[in-house]
Amino acid sequence: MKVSVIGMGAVGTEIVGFLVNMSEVTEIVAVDKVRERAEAEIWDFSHTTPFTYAKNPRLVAGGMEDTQGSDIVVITAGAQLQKGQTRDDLARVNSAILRELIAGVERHSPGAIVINVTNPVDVMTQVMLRASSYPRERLISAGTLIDTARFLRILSEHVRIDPKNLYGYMLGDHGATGFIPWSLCRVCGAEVDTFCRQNGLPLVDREAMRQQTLDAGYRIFERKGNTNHGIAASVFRIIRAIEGNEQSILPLGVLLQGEYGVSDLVMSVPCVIGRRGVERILRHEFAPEEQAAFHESERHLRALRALV
Ligand SMILES: NC(=O)c1ccc[n+]([C@@H]2O[C@H](COP(=O)([O-])OP(=O)(O)OC[C@H]3O[C@@H](n4cnc5c(N)ncnc54)[C@H](O)[C@@H]3O)[C@@H](O)[C@H]2O)c1
Repeated sequence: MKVSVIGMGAVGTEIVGFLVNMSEVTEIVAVDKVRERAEAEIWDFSHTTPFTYAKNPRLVAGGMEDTQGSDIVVITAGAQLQKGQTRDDLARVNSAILRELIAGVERHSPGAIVINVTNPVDVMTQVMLRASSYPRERLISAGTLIDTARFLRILSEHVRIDPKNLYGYMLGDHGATGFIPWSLCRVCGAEVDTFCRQNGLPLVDREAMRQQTLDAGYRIFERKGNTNHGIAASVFRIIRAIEGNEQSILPLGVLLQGEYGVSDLVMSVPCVIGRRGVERILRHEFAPEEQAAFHESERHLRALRALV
């Protein structure tokens, strides 16, 4: 399998690190506007291969032409927020970058599955869907998978259980209106409140935990100027699900066409992921307050989309 990563900044580099160290891919291509950066990262990574147990993939730093025939393309390219700029300004700048970029990606890899990471992630994915012929199942956003990872970690600390034994998601928007459908959340098979009661733990303050989850990314960003480990692990998780045709359920941004009562908008919902990308969109029955939260995310994303 050939995977190309466009954008060799903090996030793209970390994704390549996961691929070099832990994946089965046979070729990794790194592309950046600053070519020397991609070359240096790939050169540096190549020196890890004598000591790691990866599959000794072919490592390439180059231009868009080198991505030819990729099975998966990950997009992390974009501008960073500058002083005096708003997130809305950033959306406009990144949409211009990505419109041009997706044309090159499609020219070289029309059969690829494209995973977008560049923010605002769902709106940028929609911009690229409009500017290309990729079907919705093969041009997706990393969505709320990272928010879900943060939520599961925070909940795991409350219930004192390994997060891999918890089930739950954050859905809707990778941003301020992301919400947790608690009716679907389980700790070792039990509802969260039931588990807490049975184990002598305080009940979860649901709104506080949602807010703590949403704040996690900002708190990291404030301290180190980016977030990269969690998002890279999330993207690697998506790549593994595709590579292994896992049919795993991951909350990713996909263009909704009537699902959950929403049309023509990329939002994060639970998707079944396999070799063809989004194989199916799961349809959960939300509790009324969850459905209302979903529509709040919808309103927010439609307003953001109107800007680009
Ligand atoms: N979706 C998420 O959960 C999530 C999490 C973290 C970061 N992000 C987003 O991912 C993006 C990357 O973050 P980062 O911290 O790696 O930023 P960064 O500034 O470290 O890296 C961005 C890279 O993109 C490159 N680039 C810019 N325009 C390009 C182009 N046209 N072609 C090729 N390369 C180009 C830059 O040279 C730079 O190396 C940002 O939009 C960020 O907001 C999303």
